[in-house]
Parts: sequence; structure tokens; C-alpha cells
Amino acid sequence: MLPNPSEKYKKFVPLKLPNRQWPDRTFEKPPRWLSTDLRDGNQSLPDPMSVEEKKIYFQKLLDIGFKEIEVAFPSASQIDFDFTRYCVDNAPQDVSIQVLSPCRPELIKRTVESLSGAKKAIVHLYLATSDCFRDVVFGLSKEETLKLATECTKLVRSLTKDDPKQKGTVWSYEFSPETFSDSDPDYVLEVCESVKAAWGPSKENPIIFNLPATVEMSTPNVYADQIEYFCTHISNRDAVCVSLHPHNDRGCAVGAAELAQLAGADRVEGCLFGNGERTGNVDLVTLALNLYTQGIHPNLDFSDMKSVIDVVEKCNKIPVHARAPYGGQLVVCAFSGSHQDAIKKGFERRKDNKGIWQIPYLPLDPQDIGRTYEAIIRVNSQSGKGGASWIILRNMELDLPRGLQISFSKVVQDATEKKGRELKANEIMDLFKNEYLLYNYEDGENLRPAGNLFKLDNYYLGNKDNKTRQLVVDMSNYDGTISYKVLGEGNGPISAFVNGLNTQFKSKFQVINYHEHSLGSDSNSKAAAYINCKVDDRHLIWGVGINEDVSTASFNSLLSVINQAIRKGVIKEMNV
Ligand SMILES: CC(=O)SCCNC(=O)CCNC(=O)[C@H](O)C(C)(C)COP(=O)(O)OP(=O)(O)OC[C@H]1O[C@@H](n2cnc3c(N)ncnc32)[C@H](O)[C@@H]1OP(=O)(O)O
Ligand SMILES: CC(C)C(=O)C(=O)O
Repeated sequence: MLPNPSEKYKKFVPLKLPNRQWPDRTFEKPPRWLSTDLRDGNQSLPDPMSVEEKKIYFQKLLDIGFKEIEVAFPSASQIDFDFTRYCVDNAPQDVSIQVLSPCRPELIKRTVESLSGAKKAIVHLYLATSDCFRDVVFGLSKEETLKLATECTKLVRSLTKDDPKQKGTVWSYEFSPETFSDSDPDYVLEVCESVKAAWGPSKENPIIFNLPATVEMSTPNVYADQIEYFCTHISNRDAVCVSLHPHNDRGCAVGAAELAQLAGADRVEGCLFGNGERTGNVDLVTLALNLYTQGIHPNLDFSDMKSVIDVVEKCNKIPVHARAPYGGQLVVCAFSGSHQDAIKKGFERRKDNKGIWQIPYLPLDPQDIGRTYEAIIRVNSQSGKGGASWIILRNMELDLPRGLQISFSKVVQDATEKKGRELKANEIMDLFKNEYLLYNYEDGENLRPAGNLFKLDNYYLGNKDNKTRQLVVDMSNYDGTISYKVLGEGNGPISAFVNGLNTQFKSKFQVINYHEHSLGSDSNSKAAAYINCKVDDRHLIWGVGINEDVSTASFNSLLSVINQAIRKGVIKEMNV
């Protein structure tokens, strides 16, 4: 890189527009959208789409709800011509087929031919207006450029709406002063006035002036000023549709398109996920969902985002970036602890899933674009207690108490560090079942316990008096070689069990914390019990028990503590 880049690159000189209005405006409605995926997007692909791929893409654009689709550059190739014919034959009544041609009469004729018989068609011509392009590419003066644009417009008119044979089609016309954002704004107006007069638009069928940032040259506010200047100076504004076509060379195409809409533009041309020349066209998914998350329906439907991505990736043969706004695979995922904690708290507040969306870190409800909540929180070594407990909650309906969350999070952290990668939901569930010895939990059958761990065989619970409960518990180890009958009394089933254990065995159990809740709401629902015990005055252990019967669930939670204590060597067998 140069020590002094100003020797090579010049600063963009912005338009002076001291009375600009756009900064104070807000969005009220969506623009008209045009997808140019099949033209500008396609022309930039290393391997352009086959006709079959174009058909699949076209159908997806229709499903999304596009009413204006630029389908091809028909004079470029037989594929483009044939595909335009396919669209003419298959487009719904209310969809306009748009095609592009340079200002070259023989190519314009071929272009119009490709649209013959369409219900609604837009012929789109382009001609560069910037000094650079006129000098370097065309060698045309300002006068010659204006004349060429005007004459080609007249040619289009004579071949379309003025031709009696073409009466079956609603013809619209679009003109792009290419490199608009690098052109003298007054000269662009002069060319467009002349083109407008040549076409003769009406309020009902306005002429489309598409004002491209063919190459993004400056900051979005400068583009917005240029658009406001055009909108406020073009005559007969009612008969003009101002269209945007921002490219993303500086990475600001979305910002430019948004500010330029505030500046008065009516329509936006772009591609799904920002495919297109060099850094791409403006991304229509982002623009549409930016509106949606401000409460404005974009009139485009991305509720099945996965199928959109599938088509885009298959046909473009370019992957959609995992961080692409809204659609990217990692966009609705949180790995880091504080994000997961905040998201989890947000969902807890939003139990009824109604009202204004306000979940920290998530600007859009993933369900609105067909994503599940399960995919949001993913666990790796950057995650905290919230992540793993979210997975357990969503997949096993177990709402772990805070202390257990903290305790289990250490187990998960250990595993993520050992594996050096993200843990999938089923791995976290297996860790949980294994740690808390949930052998009686239906999905835990495959996790066989060691022979010297205990299970509940039976219990009898009765009342000694109205304050004291009497309990008999039959428990045995899994291979059936040891069995115990525990007898205890207490003011509840847990205290009776604990008292029985403490009387009969050498180890001492002290209940520090206990929680229970039901799983599911029908009559077959189960209960989950969580118990935190201090064993031998030293070791704090959480136990988990699940059963249709609440008392069995709580006894199981205590057995989960006993079994962990044995497995960790805290107590030796039952210290009988
Ligand atoms: C910004 C954009 O995206 S514009 C769209 C660009 N898309 C494409 O170019 C894809 C399809 N293009 C093609 O298939 C071919 O370029 C064709 C069929 C249009 C023309 O092919 P060729 O006749 O071989 O021309 P070629 O591609 O070499 O060069 C372009 C010529 O068109 C001229 N030209 C470029 N843009 C325009 C325009 N808007 N109006 C009139 N002439 C133009 C150039 O000045 C050059 O003319 P020259 O040969 O006299 O110097
Ligand atoms: C043809 C025009 C609109 C174009 O693609 C551009 O300027 O980027």
C-alpha cells in the first residue's frame, strides 16, 4: 500500500444539498422490489445458471412474492432468450418480466422480440452518464450520449407500446443512467428529461428511472443526497418511478438503499443475499427483514428461509455466508454465556409468546423465518450455565434450579474443553443423564449403570400422626446382589427417607435445597425433583429424579445423590 494514497485515489466530491429532507424521515411502507438475481446476479457468477436452475430460481422468486423480476439479458445468449420466453409463458398475470439491453438498436430489437406475448413487460435500457465511462468506455460526448439514450428510447417505444401488434402486453420502460452515483446530477436530469419525453409515461404507468450506484463511490448519505436531488428536480414526478440499484463495493449498499428510500426513491433493485457483480448488489433479504423488524411488512415472504437459501446456494453455486444478516446459519445462534443468559431470561419473560418482541440479542423472532428456538443456543467452551440449561429445558422439559445449573455447567465446560468443540444437544442430554444417573428416564435406557449403584424398588408411605410420616423404602443395586429396606420417619417423604438413611447407614445426608415441577400438562405428566444434599458434612451433590409419581421422583432424586456419592468415591458403597 502507498504511504500517501491521495497520490493515486481522489476524494469523492459530494453534492451540496443543505436543505436535505431525508434525515428526518422514517419508513412508512415497503418499496416496489425488483429481483435482478437472474440478470445482474447471474452475469456475475463464475458458472452462470443453466435454464433448469433459472426456472427453479424464478419459481422461488415468485413464491417469495416478487412482482417485478429481471430475468435475463436476452440479446446475450440463446439461453437468456429462451429463458425469457419461458418466463413470458409461465409468469402469473400480475408479475412483470423485465429484461436488459444496451443502447444498441440490433440488440434492442432482439430484446423486445424475447418479450412478445408477455402480460406485463419492462424493457430496461442502460447507458453510462459519468465522465469516466463516457471518456474511457464509449468515447461519447454528453450530447451524443443524450441523443443515443433518447433515440433508443424512441426505438423501444415504436417496437412496444406504439406497435398495434403489441397491444396484448402492458409495456413499461426503465432507463438506467449507468454510473449515476459518479455522474453530474444535472446532466443525469437532462438525459432523463429527454428520455422521459421520448417515452411519454403516465401517472398510471410511470417511467422507471433506475439510478445505480454501479460502483459504490461514497458514503450512503451522499447517495441519499443524489437521490433526493433527482426526486425533487425531475419534472412530472407523478409519472416517474425512482428506482435504486446500489452495489456494495464499500460494504454499505444496504445503508445506501435505506437512506435513498428516505430520500424519495420508490423502488429497489437487488439480489437475494447480495449476489451480484464484485461485492454484489444490495441484499434484498436484509432490506426486507430490516423493514419487517420495524413493524412494516415488506410484501416479501421469507417465512421459509431454509428453502430460499437452498435454492440460492444450489443455483448460484456460492454458499450463503454463515453470518449473512437474518438468513445466515449462525445468525440466530448464541454460544457465549452472557448472550445465552440474556436470551434465556428474555424467553422466560415471554412465556405467552405475545406482544412486542423484546428478546435481548435477537432482533427477529427466529420462528418468523422458519427457524426453531432449539437452534438458538448452542454450547461450546464460551458458554455459561444458561446455555446447557436451555438445551435441557427445551429438549427434556427440565427447568433446572439455579444451583444445579451452575453445577451442571461445570460438567459441560469440562467436556467442551476436553473435546475442543461445540457439544450438540444430544451430547449435552447424555452428559446430563450420565451425571445425574437418570437411568429411569425413558431416553436413558442405553446408559447402563454400574452394578453397585442403587435403584428404588418399592416404597410404603403412611401417617404416624398428623405431623409425622412413616416410610419404608426397598432399594437394591442394579445387578441385584445387594438390597436394603430403609425405615424412616419425618414430617414429609424426603425427610423420612433422609432420616432413615442417616439412622441405618454411616454416611450423613443433609438436604440443603429441594425443587419439583411437573413435566407436560396432561394426566400422564411426570414430575421432576431436584435435591441438593450435603454428604458427610462436606460434599455438596445435586440429584435429579423423574417419575409419574411425585414421591418416587423425589426418592429417585435422593438416590441420584447417593449413586453420585458412591461413583465419586465420596462414600464407599452405602457405608453399611
Ligand atoms: C452494469 C451492468 O451490469 S451492465 C450489464 C452487463 N451485462 C452484460 O454485459 C452481460 C451480457 N453481455 C453480452 O453478452 C455482450 O456484452 C453483448 C452481447 C451485450 C455485446 O457483446 P459484444 O458486441 O461482443 O460487445 P462487448 O461485450 O465486447 O463490449 C461491449 C460493447 O458494447 C458497448 N456498450 C457497453 N454498454 C453499452 C450500452 N449501455 N449501450 C450501448 N453500448 C454499450 C461498449 O462500448 C462496447 O462497444 P465497442 O465494442 O464498440 O467498444
Ligand atoms: C444495468 C445497470 C442498472 C447496472 O446493472 C448497474 O449499473 O449496476
